[in-house]
Amino acid sequence: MSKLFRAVIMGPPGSGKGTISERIAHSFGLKHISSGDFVRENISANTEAGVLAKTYIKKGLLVPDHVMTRLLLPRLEEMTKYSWLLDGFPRTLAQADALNSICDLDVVINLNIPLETLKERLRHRWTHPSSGRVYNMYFNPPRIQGLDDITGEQLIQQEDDRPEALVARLRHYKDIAKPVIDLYKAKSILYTFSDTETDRIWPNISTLLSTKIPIGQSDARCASTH
Ligand SMILES: Nc1ccn([C@@H]2O[C@H](COP(=O)(O)OP(=O)(O)OP(=O)(O)O)[C@@H](O)[C@H]2O)c(=O)n1
Ligand SMILES: Nc1nc2c(ncn2[C@@H]2O[C@H](COP(=O)(O)OP(=O)(O)O)[C@@H](O)[C@H]2O)c(=O)[nH]1
Repeated sequence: MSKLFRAVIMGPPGSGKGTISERIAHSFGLKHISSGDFVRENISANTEAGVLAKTYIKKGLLVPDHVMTRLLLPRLEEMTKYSWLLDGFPRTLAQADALNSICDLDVVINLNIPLETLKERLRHRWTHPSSGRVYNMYFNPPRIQGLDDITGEQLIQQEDDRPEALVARLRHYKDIAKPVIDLYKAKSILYTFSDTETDRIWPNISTLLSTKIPIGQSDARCASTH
């Protein structure tokens, strides 16, 4: 069995985490765990943590650290046999510390995208609310305008994707992400990619992961119980 690989992808809203995660999952066979999707699944399933999370998301707030970690850590502990890529978690230093207590990360991908590019992308981002699938009217449009490719259901534009909301979201992201980025830099596992186009960033990420994802060694580094 090959050695297990643990990665995190970070970046502000609209930086391409979801888009790049899908490419990584597809090319390297990692399980993609999107914390946003996972939260939404818990909300739909009415789990205890999901019900709690919903009260914050409805107000446009971040879900508190203890709720996020209560949701995510058991999910990761179920995944000890798989290599995975975590998208949207950790967002805060407390979440990073909690993650650190159950596993060692191999790579943290940090997307650094100019503000103007983020604004432009999110202005054209359309989301399928129940699955979290995203489209962009130019970059990856749906097959039928306004409808999700898989279910045929209506796509929506999220309130907080509007340019007015984005500046505040971005400022908030920078404040809470800075100590997380510093932590991973200090551990020498942070790889930052800066560009305006996902298609230009992708070959560099792909090259990095080709050198980092080893084969031929068995090593489950995430604790299975805690
Ligand atoms: N570590 C996390 C991940 C998610 N959320 C909550 O779950 C929602 C959905 O998460 P996500 O899909 O990651 O949404 P966005 O904030 O829209 O992220 P992005 O624009 O970067 O895709 C967030 O708005 C936030 O309220 C959170 O509080 N903490
Ligand atoms: N124009 C353009 N849009 C992109 C590019 N990469 C991603 N997108 C779109 O930008 C939006 C944000 O990407 P997403 O993967 O959702 O970012 P996340 O918020 O970090 O998960 C989506 O609508 C994507 O389809 C790109 O290189 N160019």
